[in-house]
Amino acid sequence: MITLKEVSKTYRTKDGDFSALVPVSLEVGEGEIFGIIGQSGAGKSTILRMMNLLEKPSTGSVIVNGQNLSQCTPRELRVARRWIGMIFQHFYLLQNRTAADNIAFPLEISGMSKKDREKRVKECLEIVGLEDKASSYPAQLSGGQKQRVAIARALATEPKVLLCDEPTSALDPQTTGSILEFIRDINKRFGMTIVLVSHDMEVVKQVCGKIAVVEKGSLIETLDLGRRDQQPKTEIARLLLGSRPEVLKGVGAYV
Ligand SMILES: Nc1ncnc2c1ncn2[C@@H]1O[C@H](COP(=O)(O)OP(=O)(O)OP(=O)(O)O)[C@@H](O)[C@H]1O
Repeated sequence: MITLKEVSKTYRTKDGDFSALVPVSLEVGEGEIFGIIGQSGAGKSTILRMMNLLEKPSTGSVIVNGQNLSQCTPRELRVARRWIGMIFQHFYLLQNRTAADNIAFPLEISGMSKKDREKRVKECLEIVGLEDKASSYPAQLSGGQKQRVAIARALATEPKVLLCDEPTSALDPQTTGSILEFIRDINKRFGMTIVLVSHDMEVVKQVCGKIAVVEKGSLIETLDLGRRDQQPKTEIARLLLGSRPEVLKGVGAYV
């Protein structure tokens, strides 16, 4: 579903060029929940943001659902992004719009009629269990509710892929659990491909079937957490593989 071929990123800064990512290649299969884990500054968000070209790669190509995004015109890219939803650590809701109007926003941009928008907003509010908060403004919602609105907004255009950048880092442990539950549920119900960036092993352990470990701008390894016959290179991967059976017992998150 998502292929990164030798993508790299060099940022231009006032102190000169900074290589945030050396060439990285990876493959995320359809219906997977794929985790990108590593320490702060490793380059996780840079990889994720290249998957919808929010960050333009310095080299290499990004192919999503068979389309080479790196070669798209701005108009083609706008269309392609409709089926790539994204959520963030700090939600990025529009403060002067209600929950319902936040969810309607991408549909307005895509030119959907008011009647169809209202129908889709209702469906999305139902998916995240917030029908009773349709008229609330972000300031009237808890952190978990704000993230649920952000998830509903990301789902509004019926994307095939959901990119999640540290989606639970601003939330307490209990709310984190419920948001991860939503992410698993969306993956199962809609077969949606999900890529989740986190520095938190607990988060990755709970939902991801495959992971990529990133360190200092390099992709060190990719692992299938369901397979026993792998030789992890990093401490993170060793810990994740070692703790997998009891933690994921009964969860069945990986489809
Ligand atoms: N716009 C930018 N200009 C210059 N350097 C940047 C820019 N964006 C990111 N970087 C640098 O690139 C490196 C990778 O950043 P990135 O945000 O991808 O890391 P990360 O692993 O997601 O970290 P964190 O978990 O702290 O968000 C960091 O050293 C960061 O300072």
